[in-house]
Order: sequence, then structure tokens, then C-alpha cells
Amino acid sequence: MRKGKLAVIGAGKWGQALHFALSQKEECYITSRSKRDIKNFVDLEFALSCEYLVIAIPAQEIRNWLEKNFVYSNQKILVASKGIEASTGAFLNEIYSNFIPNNSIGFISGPSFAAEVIQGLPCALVINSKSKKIYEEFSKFFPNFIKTYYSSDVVGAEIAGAYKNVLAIASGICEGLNLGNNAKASLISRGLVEMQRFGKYFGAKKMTFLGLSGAGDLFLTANSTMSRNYRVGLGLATNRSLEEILKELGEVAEGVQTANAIDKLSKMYKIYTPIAKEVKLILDGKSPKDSLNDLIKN
Ligand SMILES: NC(=O)C1=CN([C@@H]2O[C@H](COP(=O)(O)OP(=O)(O)OC[C@H]3O[C@@H](n4cnc5c(N)ncnc54)[C@H](O)[C@@H]3O)[C@@H](O)[C@H]2O)C=CC1
Ligand SMILES: O=C(CO)COP(=O)(O)O
Repeated sequence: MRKGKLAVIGAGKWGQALHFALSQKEECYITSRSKRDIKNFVDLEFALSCEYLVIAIPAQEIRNWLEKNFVYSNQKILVASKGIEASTGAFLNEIYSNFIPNNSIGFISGPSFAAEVIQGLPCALVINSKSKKIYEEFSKFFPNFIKTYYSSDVVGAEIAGAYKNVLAIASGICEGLNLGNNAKASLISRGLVEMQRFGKYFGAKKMTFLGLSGAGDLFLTANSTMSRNYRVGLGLATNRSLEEILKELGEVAEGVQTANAIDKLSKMYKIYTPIAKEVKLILDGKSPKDSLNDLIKN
């Protein structure tokens, strides 16, 4: 029996911001692994009984979470995570497809720092789904300060949202090394070309990379210390260990594991991804200055 209509699963930064936004028009519930002092906090059983679910847990945890917790009872799902599974190279839509039919799931993408959404500041986002009905149903829940667009290019939006996190790490490194504005603009624009090339291999549409899900989110994340991934890059540039940087961050930086996933997929399918490759090598201990030299030379 349904106990409510709409719930967010995951009460991290993004889950809480989406809960705030979706509560403007509709009674919206929220759940998490541990109890939180948030209005309309419910247990997982209550949340799973809702007809509409927004899932905002880190990409690397999704498969395990679905296997252990998820019971499909015709819910409609909106996935809010941005990443690629590092252990397998699987895209999130592939993981979810083992549990939820294609026409019942959508993926939200676009430039959206949780810290701004939770203040009610305006932005434009994309709901990507094979089913336009999913877009129509979820978009009704979004508040007036968020404009939503529809796209059927699920794989394109997913790759753009995940890849930009790796490029944000690269951009943070560029800033931390004081390489200047020209270098950063070069890196971001070549990064955009690189993620589009990677996406094309998997059937993504070029336009997705030029819109909100690609350029929009890349320009946001690769230019601001509000981005966790960018801050990881800043730390790496000053030769701090990844372990120390992540400990201090205390939140997820999806680009770290997504760099491993892209490396795996690029090698497997022979896709040219020079920036993501250097980010992966730096995360594994290569000197950022050596990476810069190699990027310029090759
Ligand atoms: N923070 C932001 O501005 C945005 C984040 N995202 C994406 O949303 C996803 C979540 O990010 P944040 O909420 O910001 O991260 P966060 O680090 O603030 O919170 C992650 C949440 O996931 C929960 N979690 C972790 N492992 C879990 C598991 N095994 N089972 C159940 N829950 C688990 C944690 O308890 C925590 O509440 C990421 O994929 C991120 O890239 C997307 C757009 C904006
Ligand atoms: O995806 C985001 C904004 O759209 C958040 O980026 P970070 O995870 O790097 O903070």
C-alpha cells in the first residue's frame, strides 16, 4: 500500500537540496541510512512505498544499494547521481535496468550546485528518459525557480554528468598550478570535445554535450571552488595525498572513481581520452607537472 506520493532516497547534499525543491509544491518525504533531523524524514520502507522516488546516493554505491534494499512495485524513478561504476565501467542506466523498466526511469542532469538549489536560486535542468511521460510527471513536482527540459538522450546526459566531474578535477589542478586563464579555457574546451568523442562511441547525441547536461554543467563545475571535484584538483596540484584530500572533503567527489571507469572503458574500446587519462595517472601518483608536459607534447 502506498504511504505517500513522492520521496527522496539519500540525505546527502544533493538529496537534501532536491527534497527542499520538491517540497515547494508537493508533500515530499526523505530517507537515509541513518536517521536525520529533517522535516518529513521517514524510514526506507515508507519511502519505497511512494509512487515517485528520487534516488540521490553516490554512483559507486548504487548496485549494492539496489541489490540489498530495492523492491520494485511500479514506482517511477528519477536518478540524481552523476558517475560511472568504476569496478565494471557500467553506466548507471545499465545498472538500474536490472531492477526497473526503461519507461519508468529518468535521469536528472545539468548545472546544479546543491548549495544554491537549497537557497531557492534559479537554474535549468534536464530530465532524461526514454519515456516523455516520466519527464511530464516529474517536471510537475519541480518548483517555479527550476526550469526543466526534456531529453531522450539518457546515455549522453549520463556520460556528460559523469565526465565533467573528471574534467573539474583537471581544471582544479590547472588552477592550483597557477597555469593561467588561457590554459584553463583550453583545458575546458578540449575537455568538452573529449567527452563528446567518448559519448559518441556509446551512441550519445552531440547536442547533449553542447547543452545544459554537457557544457552547462562542465562550465559550472570546472570553474568554481563550490565544486568538490574542482577542490580535489586544487589539492592534488599542491601535492597533497588523495586520501588526505578526500578525508577533509567529507563528501563524495564522483570524478575520482569515474576517472578509473573512463580509463577502463577507453582502454577496452580504444577511445582517445587524453585529459581523463592524465587525471587518472595523477590520482595514481603521477606528478601534475609531468602530466601537463605530456598533455602539451602528445
Ligand atoms: N552536491 C551537488 O551539488 C550535486 C550532486 N550530485 C550527485 O548526487 C550524488 C550524491 O551527491 P551528494 O548528495 O552531494 O553527496 P554527499 O556526499 O553529500 O552525500 C551522499 C549521501 O549518500 C549516502 N550514501 C552513501 N553510501 C550509501 C549507501 N551505500 N547506501 C545508501 N546511502 C548511501 C550518504 O549517507 C549521504 O547521505 C552524487 O552522484 C553527486 O555527483 C548531482 C548534482 C549536484
Ligand atoms: O554536479 C554538480 C553540480 O552540477 C556538483 O559538482 P561537485 O560534485 O563537483 O560538487
